[in-house]
Amino acid sequence: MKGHLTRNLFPEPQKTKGRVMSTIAAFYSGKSILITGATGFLGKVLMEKLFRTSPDLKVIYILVRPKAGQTLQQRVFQILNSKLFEKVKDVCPNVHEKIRAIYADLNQNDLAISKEDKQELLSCTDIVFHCAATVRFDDHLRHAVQLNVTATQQLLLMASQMPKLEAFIHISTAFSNCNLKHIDEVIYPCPVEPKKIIDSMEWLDDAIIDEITPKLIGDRPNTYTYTKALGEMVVQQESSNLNIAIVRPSIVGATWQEPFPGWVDNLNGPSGLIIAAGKGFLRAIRGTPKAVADLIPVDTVANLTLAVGWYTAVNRPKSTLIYHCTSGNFNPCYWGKMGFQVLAAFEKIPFERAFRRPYADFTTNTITTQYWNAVSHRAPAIIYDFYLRLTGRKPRMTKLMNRLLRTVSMLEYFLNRSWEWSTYNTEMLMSELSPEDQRVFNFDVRQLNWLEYIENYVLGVKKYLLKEDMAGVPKAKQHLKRLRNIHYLFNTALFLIAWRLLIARSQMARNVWFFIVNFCYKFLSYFRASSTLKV
Ligand SMILES: CCCCCCCCCCCCCCCCCCCCCCCCCCCC(=O)SCCNC(=O)CCNC(=O)[C@H](O)C(C)(C)COP(=O)(O)OP(=O)(O)OC[C@H]1O[C@@H](n2cnc3c(N)ncnc32)[C@H](O)[C@@H]1OP(=O)(O)O
Ligand SMILES: NC(=O)C1=CN([C@@H]2O[C@H](COP(=O)(O)OP(=O)(O)OC[C@H]3O[C@@H](n4cnc5c(N)ncnc54)[C@H](OP(=O)(O)O)[C@@H]3O)[C@@H](O)[C@H]2O)C=CC1
Repeated sequence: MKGHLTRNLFPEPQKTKGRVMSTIAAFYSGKSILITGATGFLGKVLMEKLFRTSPDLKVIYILVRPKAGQTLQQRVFQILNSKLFEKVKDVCPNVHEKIRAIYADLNQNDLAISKEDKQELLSCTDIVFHCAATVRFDDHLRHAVQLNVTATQQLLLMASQMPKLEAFIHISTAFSNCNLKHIDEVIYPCPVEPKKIIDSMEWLDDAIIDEITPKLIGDRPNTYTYTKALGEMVVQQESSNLNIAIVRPSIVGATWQEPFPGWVDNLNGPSGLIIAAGKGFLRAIRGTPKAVADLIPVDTVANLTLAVGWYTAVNRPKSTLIYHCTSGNFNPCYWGKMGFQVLAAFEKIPFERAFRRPYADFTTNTITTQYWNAVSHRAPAIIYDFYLRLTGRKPRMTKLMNRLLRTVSMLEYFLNRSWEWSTYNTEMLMSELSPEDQRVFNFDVRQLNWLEYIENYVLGVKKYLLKEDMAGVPKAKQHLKRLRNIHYLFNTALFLIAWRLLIARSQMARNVWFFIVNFCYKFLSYFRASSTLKV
């Protein structure tokens, strides 16, 4: 397929209301697009943008599995009727007709796609966006390999049988090579060939896989980053007669601009921690304030991905190009500053029914982290559970806290290191876009104002994840004031008790106490005498 043009891939730019229409939007018009992972965080934003900017596209096929008691149709209905898709309905009223959900399970070797569906996909698909993956850090290696490696291989096999296919865009992660400090736009080999890993997963039992997992992942922190790296190798090996590009986003966060700021719908990455800090559960976290917080808004990733799809199809580069979708190179923000901005946002946008007042800090070594975990996390949870027991309720805080600390320990790796990603391809692509495309498919994060972004992020977490209304803010502020008073009262009582015990046991403490009382008395007497003299 590489190297030969079969159709008109350069549609003439059209004029809409005096403005030249975006070339990228025009490119997707009339196209049949296959998206995997369309029910996920990135997939939904990608699909929304496609429908909004290219309402004339022919069809979007999405590979979906039934989940949580919902059929495919119910899942699609829920997505199309969500707040995220509100604008789409104005621009593309027949969006329901343009989306075709295809039953698939990427956990199964043949992806479980029916013969008829497969035939339709093979003969009609013009572009593939492969977003589906397991993003859990602690997934069992067998499952992570199945989804992030084998399913990618299966999909590439299908792609190689698609006569109309113009481009296959694979979504990886900027952290697939997080064992390196500087990461170029190349595919780095892993010591063991993906094919060997895939084969071995078929006959090794779970216990043996558990045993060899640390050896296989080597200096990577988890099975996720390791299997994403293997997935890239598979892409490279199968890319000979396909027109492929890889997009590597860093830590994907809430929307920056589109369709509206602050939209987020899962707890991955920073979102879960923002909730934990805002509700007062998370008080300290091991992090390096000066390390780069390489967050990238999800709409930026979607824009870059669509631009890559267009560029790859139109220009058919000779080799597989890799695009780093990161912010650190263009507009760096640091964890210290970001943490500070998150805490400042809680002042304006407090969460309801907080456990404690939001206050968190970074710890820098294991000992202080363990100390603060004991004092600021576990002790309050135990006290609260004791109170729940006393009042006849079921204790739950210790369990919740243990889960949070486990999550935090998995994210810490990313909070204590900085990476440099080269971005020549991303910059090249930016320069290839017309001014209108740069506006419509903006992925230039130099324009991003972090303070504003973080405030919208916190607001989005409150509205779309916690489903809290802004009308409840005054009550939430009152609740925080009450918590502050309880905090002061508790500390004062604790101090008095400790002091009383100390005085009872130590002559030295008694001497200090008498000295202080004596000093205060003399000071007050002097103050009173001097003010009487003045009168
Ligand atoms: C000088 C200044 C001073 C001020 C300093 C102030 C500093 C304080 C900071 C304040 C806080 C501010 C926050 C700032 C932002 C920090 C963000 C740091 C994030 C760094 C993340 C980097 C990751 C990037 C890596 C690569 C990117 C990718 O490519 S992958 C995509 C990312 N993937 C993930 O994030 C997946 C992570 N999740 C998992 O792997 C699993 O869920 C888990 C292992 C964490 C948990 O698994 P488990 O089976 O135990 O549980 P599960 O069933 O999944 O869920 C249990 C409950 O926990 C909730 N949950 C799940 N995930 C999270 C999460 N990430 N955070 C919080 N909670 C989570 C889940 O909903 C469940 O809840 P219940 O349903 O209630 O039981
Ligand atoms: N979020 C982030 O911070 C980052 C993400 N990425 C990459 O971006 C891509 C998208 O991630 P994101 O949207 O955040 O992830 P999500 O977890 O939100 O979405 C994952 C998608 O994959 C689908 N999927 C998982 N398992 C199966 C299966 N067995 N069969 C069919 N579909 C399945 C999910 O479907 P279902 O709804 O049925 O579960 C969902 O649509 C991934 O490739 C990820 O590696 C890269 C960097 C950072």
